[in-house]
Amino acid sequence: MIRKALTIAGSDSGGGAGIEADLKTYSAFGVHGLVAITSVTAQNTQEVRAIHDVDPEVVAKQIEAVADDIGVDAAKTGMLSNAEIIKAVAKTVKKYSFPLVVDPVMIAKSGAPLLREDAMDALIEKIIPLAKVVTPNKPEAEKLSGIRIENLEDARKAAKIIVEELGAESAIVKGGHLGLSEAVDVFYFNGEFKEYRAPFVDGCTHGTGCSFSAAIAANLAKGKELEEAVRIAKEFITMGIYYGAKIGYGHCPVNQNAWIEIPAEKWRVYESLRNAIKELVAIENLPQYVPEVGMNFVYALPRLYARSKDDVAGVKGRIVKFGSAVKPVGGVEFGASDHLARAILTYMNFFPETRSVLNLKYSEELIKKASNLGLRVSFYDRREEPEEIKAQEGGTIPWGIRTAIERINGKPDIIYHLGNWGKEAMILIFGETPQVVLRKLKMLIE
Ligand SMILES: Nc1ncnc2c1ncn2[C@@H]1O[C@H](COP(=O)(O)OP(=O)(O)OP(=O)(O)O)[C@@H](O)[C@H]1O
Ligand SMILES: Cc1ncc(CO)c(N)n1
Repeated sequence: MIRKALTIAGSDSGGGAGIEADLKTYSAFGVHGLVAITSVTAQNTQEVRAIHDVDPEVVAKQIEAVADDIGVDAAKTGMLSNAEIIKAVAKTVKKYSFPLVVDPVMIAKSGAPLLREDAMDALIEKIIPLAKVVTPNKPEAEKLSGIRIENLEDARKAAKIIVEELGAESAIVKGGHLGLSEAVDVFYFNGEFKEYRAPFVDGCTHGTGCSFSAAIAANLAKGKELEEAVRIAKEFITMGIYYGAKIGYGHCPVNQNAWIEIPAEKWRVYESLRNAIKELVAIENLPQYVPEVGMNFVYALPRLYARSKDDVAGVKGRIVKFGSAVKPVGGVEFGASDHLARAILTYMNFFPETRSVLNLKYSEELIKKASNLGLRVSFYDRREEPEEIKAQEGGTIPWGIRTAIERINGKPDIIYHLGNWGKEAMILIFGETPQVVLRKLKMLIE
């Protein structure tokens, strides 16, 4: 059985906020999304160029059409634009009993007004009292409560006013605009305060408010208690901001997909690498190519999600010679590799599609053969490493990979280095996937 959540909101042509953010959020939580569009905005990451409001009667009809047939387990409101739409929405929503999350949208991140000045009273009188939870940011909470908000104590006061004086069941005053070192949201419900905290992240913030309130609605639709729904929404929005893709010239949009895409991609990486390693250990003449320090074989998450070594899967304890065969010491784990993880992360800065690499013992013969086979080969020489990079912990590999790529001004299949005092010479084979790396390896050693 699938749960259904409705969004009553405006459209953002930039796909960052509004209805578009809400639907992506619903989808990320496995909820079927329904829409009642209130207004069409011509918008991008920088500005709102035009606003065209939908006839209030058509807004009401959209709500009725889906509620009467499909059913609504929870709903949210976003941009309501004008007083007539607000009245139509309030009147229609009252006919049903689903929980309502109210995101009192007033101004876009770019500064454009999304609610007419003369519609404020209607919002306060007609919509707020219907809310299971209201989710204002700082300026919105100031407008609703009539008090200035400078700190958490003020945020608590405002949340209390919204509940006790304006009649919402609960309120969460968001701390995205409070200028604190953490993103702290103050929640007032059942006469008690609660705080939801997350580190402030440098990422993409267009559509944060919309996605956050939609995440609460989605989780209410799934039958979660309100406090649990808010907790999950907070985790979801922090992740979405952090993993936002930098598109457009203004505020880039939240990435709602991160929530489902990261676990899905982790599984793909894990499966693919495990299968490749099974094939690798079955190669007969492999032991002679295993370096003294051991071999590893890694596969990174897609570029958007590959930020640190923990986003790169490899073999725990490496792959070692074992009698006349080779053997992975441990299983495939994210964060298991250090050197190769740094190599692939650097390589991906140049060629994001190349996500896998394996290391082999160096031999001049293999390098010659690689060139004869038409593989592109480059190298770095540790003796050329600048002093300031040597002094930097973990700087050698990124410098080396960068140097090797820049040397051929292209995409090497193989990068080798001749080693230095205490450093074993090594060959690295790169490829889009572990299967591509395996193919190149087999060409080379067969
Ligand atoms: N840079 C950030 N890092 C972490 N969390 C953030 C950041 N910015 C906002 N948040 C969180 O995101 C959620 C949405 O809050 P925010 O105050 O940004 O909403 P908003 O101003 O209504 O957004 P919108 O611009 O879409 O209307 C809150 O939980 C807030 O704490
Ligand atoms: C349509 C729409 N709704 C809400 C917001 C909130 O930022 C926006 N920018 N655009």
